[in-house]
Amino acid sequence: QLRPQFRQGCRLIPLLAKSGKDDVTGEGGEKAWSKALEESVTQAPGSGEAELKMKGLLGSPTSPKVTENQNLINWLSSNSVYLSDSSGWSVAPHPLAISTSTIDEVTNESSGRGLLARRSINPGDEIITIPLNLCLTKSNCYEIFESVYPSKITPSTNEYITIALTLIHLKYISPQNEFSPYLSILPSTDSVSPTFTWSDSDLSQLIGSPVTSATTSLKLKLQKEYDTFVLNNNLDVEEFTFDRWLWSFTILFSRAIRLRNLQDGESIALVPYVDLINHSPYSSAFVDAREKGDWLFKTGEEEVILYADRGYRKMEQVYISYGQKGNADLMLLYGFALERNPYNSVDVEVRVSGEMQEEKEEFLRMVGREERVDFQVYADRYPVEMLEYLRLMCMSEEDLGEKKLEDFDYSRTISSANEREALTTVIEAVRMQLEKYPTTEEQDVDLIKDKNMFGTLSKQARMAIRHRRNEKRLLKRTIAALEKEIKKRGLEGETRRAGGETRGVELKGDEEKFGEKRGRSGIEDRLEKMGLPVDFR
Ligand SMILES: C[S@@+](CC[C@H](N)C(=O)[O-])C[C@H]1O[C@@H](n2cnc3c(N)ncnc32)[C@H](O)[C@@H]1O
Repeated sequence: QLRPQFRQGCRLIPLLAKSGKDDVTGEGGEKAWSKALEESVTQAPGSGEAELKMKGLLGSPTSPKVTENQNLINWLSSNSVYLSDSSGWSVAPHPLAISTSTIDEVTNESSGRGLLARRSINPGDEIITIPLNLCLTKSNCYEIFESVYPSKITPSTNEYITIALTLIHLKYISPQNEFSPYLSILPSTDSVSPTFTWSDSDLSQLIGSPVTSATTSLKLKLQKEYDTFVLNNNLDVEEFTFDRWLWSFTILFSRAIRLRNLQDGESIALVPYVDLINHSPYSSAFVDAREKGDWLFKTGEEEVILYADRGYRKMEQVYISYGQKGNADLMLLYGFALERNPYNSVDVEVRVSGEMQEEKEEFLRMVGREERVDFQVYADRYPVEMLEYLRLMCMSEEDLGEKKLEDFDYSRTISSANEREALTTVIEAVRMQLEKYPTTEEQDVDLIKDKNMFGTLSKQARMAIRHRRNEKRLLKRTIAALEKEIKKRGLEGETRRAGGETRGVELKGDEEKFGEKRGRSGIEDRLEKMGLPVDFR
């Protein structure tokens, strides 16, 4: 009776069978997982925790990581977080366990600690609640920092800077503090390894990829903020070193959560335990903040809650989504990339020169657009804004007739010839992007296939090679999809122009056009929203 249910709930076994990765060993490795999962259908269920321990999923009891996990659990429990495996007075047993080591099932790279279901979880369950006073937010960090270093920052200092400085103080300068069980489980810069902490030689493996310019700009930005808040502020540089500064931003970028429903407005926060949850782009589990207590009796204190997005079977890893992020963003801020990422995109620079250049530039200025634009290109779509921009840039005198540029609606096909030119321009822009890489996709594939050699490379080099290979693959797919679209819509060799007709034309298959989705704002916009405006150019 159990078997069909098991097959349905477990996504790991079929994936393993497909990728043939049955030789993967190690704590939390795929072999351990599949073995444990196989066993879970034949054995009578025991106490969740003991069973996970027995199967080695929680790490060896003597490992320092297990001790750190236990210290964290003890600290949270002594601060009234219910983490017990058994039911309490009107409280359900806590459904999670910390795995000391999780592994990406496709690349076999470590994904650090993670959270596992130690019993089945139902969709919508409140998985865990953490009191806000155990989290590091701008407001409690400001209080801590101000009490030790008066007047070095103000209440209006950026929230990232406030928490970053306080993290350095708590971790390195005054480590005997109430947050120490939490600070001990925070990973090192090296084990997270976001690209802004890479050496120039590691970064050189990413030449051609838009990640390099994003990384360089973020590095410069962090250096500038360090100069302002540490050097010019006369903080002790022996204590507030640049390496520690990079570590604290590594921690913040990779695990701070934005809490939107706080009484004092929204804030980023480091939320102990909840921040042990790894990313899956397919998860819709979510974190929220609310006032503690029931509808009748509110305590005035706040807490952070993690809700389950779906049912989880015992021993499955529980995920959350860090947002609709492509691999470039994940590498820059979180130090990992996913082989299967529906949000993966490559920034492609589009610039057109030709007929009526000045009028077009003037028109772009009028509508608040720039002359040179980076667009995010996905494997199966590109932003409609890109097509609108290119329709304008490919306007000819013959399209215009007696009309002016502003008389046309660029969200519609202007003319067959204009559309052909616009799509061909995207193909050219994508080809130009492909030429920026010093190696070909085939050369990268050969490096990855040579497993012995590939395994000897640094984690950064392996990530870089996989990433540039994936970007090239995505760009090539875009070219193939656009060429298909030109054919399907009958645009090949088209020379018909609008001749002043502003209503646009409807082409074959226009209703199911490639590129329907709107593009999202780029990483620049996102960093700007975080109060860290960066100009990647
Ligand atoms: C919020 S923390 C999650 C807990 C973390 N694994 C740990 O050991 O503390 C985010 C970090 O976990 C790792 N991570 C999360 N999801 C991942 C994934 N799907 N693949 C690889 N690494 C992942 C990355 O190092 C990322 O910077």
